[in-house]
Order: sequence, then C-alpha cells, then structure tokens
Amino acid sequence: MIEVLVSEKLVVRVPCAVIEHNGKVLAGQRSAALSFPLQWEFPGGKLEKGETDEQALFREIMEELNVSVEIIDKLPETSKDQGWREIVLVPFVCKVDTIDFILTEHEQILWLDPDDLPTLDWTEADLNVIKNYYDYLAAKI
Ligand SMILES: Nc1nc2c([nH]c(=O)n2[C@@H]2O[C@H](COP(=O)(O)OP(=O)(O)OP(=O)(O)O)[C@@H](O)[C@H]2O)c(=O)[nH]1
Repeated sequence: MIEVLVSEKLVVRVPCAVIEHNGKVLAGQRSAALSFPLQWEFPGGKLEKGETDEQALFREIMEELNVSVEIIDKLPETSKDQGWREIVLVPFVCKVDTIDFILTEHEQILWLDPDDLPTLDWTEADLNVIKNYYDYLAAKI
C-alpha cells in the first residue's frame, strides 16, 4: 500500500503565460506570503477540476492581472519534483491587448528584455522554461 502511495505522487499541472509586449517579457514576483516567497515566475496557476490548460490559463491571468491573454504558441512542458508533489509547468507564449494590469497577487511585475530574464531569482522550474523560450526565439529567426 505504501509503495502504491509513493508511486502515486501528486502531479500538479500549472499553465503559465510568457507574456510578450514590445519585445519585452513579463516576470511576476511572488507574494511574500506565498510559497516560494519573492521568487519570480510566469503568471499562471494550478489547473482546477474539469479545466483545460487553456481555460486555466485564461482564468488565472484574469484573476492575477485582470487582463485577457491571447495564446500565440505553446512551449514544452517542464516538470519539477518538489518532494511531495511534482509540478508540471505548461508554458504558453502570449500577448495582451492592454498592459493596464491590476495586480491582485504579485508583489510586482517587471518587463524585461529576454536576455535579462536570468538576472532574476526564478523558481527552479522556470529555468527550463526560460531555456525553452530561448530555443523558441532562436527558431523564429
Ligand atoms: N504560476 C506559476 N507557478 C509556478 C511557476 N513556477 C513554479 O514552480 N510554480 C509553482 O506552481 C505552483 C502554482 O500554484 P498557484 O500559483 O496556483 O498557487 P500557490 O502559489 O498558492 O500554490 P502552492 O501554495 O500550492 O505552492 C506554485 O507552487 C508555484 O510555486 C511559474 O512560473 N508560474
């Protein structure tokens, strides 16, 4: 029984948005009150029951930034073992009509040149997302 429980580690899907605007990319700083406090992430959040990745993405971005995003492309999924659970990040490259965000969860947001993304303290899972985003940009040239 224990073996079954161990092998059935909780897997959490987390759609997130790599939002591009005028050549810059949006990074969000997690709240000091949340897990991974003050680390940087791509806005998004956990899938709720019955949702598709896209539905969860639209809902989370509306909740966190009060804007609608449009999906341009999907990046490879990347997973991170957090011990008691596995986080599967499902990143989408997105654009927005407006940058008049209302922040409801993040400490702050920053618009960065893609080259400057690694200067922030990202959650570990995001390092792969950034690498895959660079591959995506390189393939577009
Ligand atoms: N939205 C988002 N979440 C990320 C990223 N990288 C990463 O490890 N995560 C993790 O994925 C989970 C997303 O959960 P959430 O945003 O819905 O809610 P939360 O912080 O309250 O979750 P938690 O308390 O379960 O950790 C968090 O544990 C968060 O740390 C990322 O780039 N974007």
